[in-house]
Order: sequence, then structure tokens, then C-alpha cells
Amino acid sequence: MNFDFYKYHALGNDYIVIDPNKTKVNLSEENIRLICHRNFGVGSDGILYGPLFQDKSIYFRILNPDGSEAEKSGNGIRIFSRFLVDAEYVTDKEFNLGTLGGNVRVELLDDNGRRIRVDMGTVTFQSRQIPVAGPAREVVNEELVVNNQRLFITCLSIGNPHCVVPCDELGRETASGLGAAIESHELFPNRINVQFLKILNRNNIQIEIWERGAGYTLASGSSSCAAASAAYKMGLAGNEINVHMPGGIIRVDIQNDGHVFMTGSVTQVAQGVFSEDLWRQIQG
Ligand SMILES: N[C@@H](CCC[C@H](N)C(=O)O)C(=O)O
Repeated sequence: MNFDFYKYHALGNDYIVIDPNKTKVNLSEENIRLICHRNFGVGSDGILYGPLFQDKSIYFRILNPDGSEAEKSGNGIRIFSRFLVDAEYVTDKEFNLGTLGGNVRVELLDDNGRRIRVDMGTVTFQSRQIPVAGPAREVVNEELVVNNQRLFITCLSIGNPHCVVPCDELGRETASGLGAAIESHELFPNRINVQFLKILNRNNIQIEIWERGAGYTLASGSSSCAAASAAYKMGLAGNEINVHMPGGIIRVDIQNDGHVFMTGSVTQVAQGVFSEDLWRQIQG
């Protein structure tokens, strides 16, 4: 049987995979919002659309539940890699994947892609590359007042933009209230993903996440890499870091050459068909 969509989660960060070679859907912003809606649609933190083949390379698109497109997603990369194994598009243990935010190298740590390590590339703290408004600079430990609170932010890009905010105490309410205000702050012309960071010790950090275009999520791969890189840059942690999130733990290793490796799990949730009612809505 052919399915219209496949659903996976990586530590509770859930994605719907749609394969354009099998299922033809008009992914307008409105349709993306409906498919991802947790009451009116299937429900997810986003859609992964691929494989798309170009010059013998495999690409995929990452669509946020508000209809916007992201350049990169760590959990999205691991989930899409597992889908490629499940759908028998790849048989090698190591392969490259293309995203808008750059190419990554994927390594399957077991036979069925349930545990995956990814070379996510390198990070930059340069404001122009993230982007962050104002003079060209590295955005490290910079003061920002949001909702009358004085914060110290470190911003970086790992293909998609992140703002890391060290905090003494973490909680879903703070992450949601401050996260939404920071995501759309005028300092960030492309909006930004936000991580609230607590240092546990040199090898363990804890984060709460507010994702651009998705809101509060239980886990995020690129956020784990961003928070670990910011903690390392500020001298608060070493280069081998377990990132604890509400949905579970991702391991981040920062190499001497600057490459950031992320290791974590992927779980398949469902294989499904869109009902006639939903098809009627998404076909207009
Ligand atoms: N969940 C993701 C990040 C998805 C993209 C993000 N919302 C953005 O707009 O950059 C991850 O695991 O990295």
C-alpha cells in the first residue's frame, strides 16, 4: 500500500514526511498550516518534503507549521534520514543530504536508522550571517531588554538562526512568554529560534525551546547544537555535551575544526492516508 504521509518524532519533536515522488500536494502556506494543525489536521511541528533529486544529490525542504520555510532542522535531518532508509531510497550507512541551510553528512549508528549521528557543519556568531540587526559584530553575551526583563543573549547560525538566553531557572511558561517576544524582536529580520539555557555542569546543559514558526517544542536538534555551541563559546561548558530537553537528550560534540556533531534517536509514529475530507480542503 502507498501512504500519503509518514509521521515520526525525534524526542517528541514530531514531523510529517511527504514524498513528492508518491504524493502530489500543493504545499501552500494555508495547506501546511492545516496539515500541521493539531485539531483540524494531522498535527505536527512541521513537514519534511522530499526526496528532491538534483545533480545526483538528495535534498529536502523543511516547512514550519506556520507555513514558513526553515533552512535547517537537526531533528528534521535525522527523521528524514530514517525515512530514506525505511523507504529504501538509501542503503549506505553514510550519505550526504542537502538543505537550504547547507549540506550535512549523516551516519546511521544501527541497521534501521533509529539512532543517527549528523555532521551539522560549523556555526557562526557573526551578526550579518545570522542575521542580527545593527553593526557587524559577534553577538556574544549581549544585553537585550524584553518584556521589561534584562537578558544576555548569544546568537549564532548553524544554517538556521538561534538566540541562546542563559537563565537560572527554566520553565515552559518563561520559554513561551519570552520566546515569542524574542522570536519576533526587531533585532532579528528573519525571526529567530530561542533557547533558554541552564548549565548543569561542563558536560550537561538543559534547555527549553521556543522554535521560530512552531512555538514551544519538546526538543530541537539545531537548538541543541546552538545551545551547546554558545555554552562552549562562553567557556561555560566543554566540547562534549549532553543536551537535556523535556523530550529527551541529544549528544553534541564540537570538534577542533569547528564541526558540530549531533547524535540522537528517531521513532516512527504512523503511516497514513489523508481522508477525502482533508484532500478536498487542501485541493481548494
Ligand atoms: N525542530 C528543528 C528546527 C526546525 C526549524 C526551525 N523552526 C526554524 O525555523 O529554523 C530542529 O530539530 O532543529
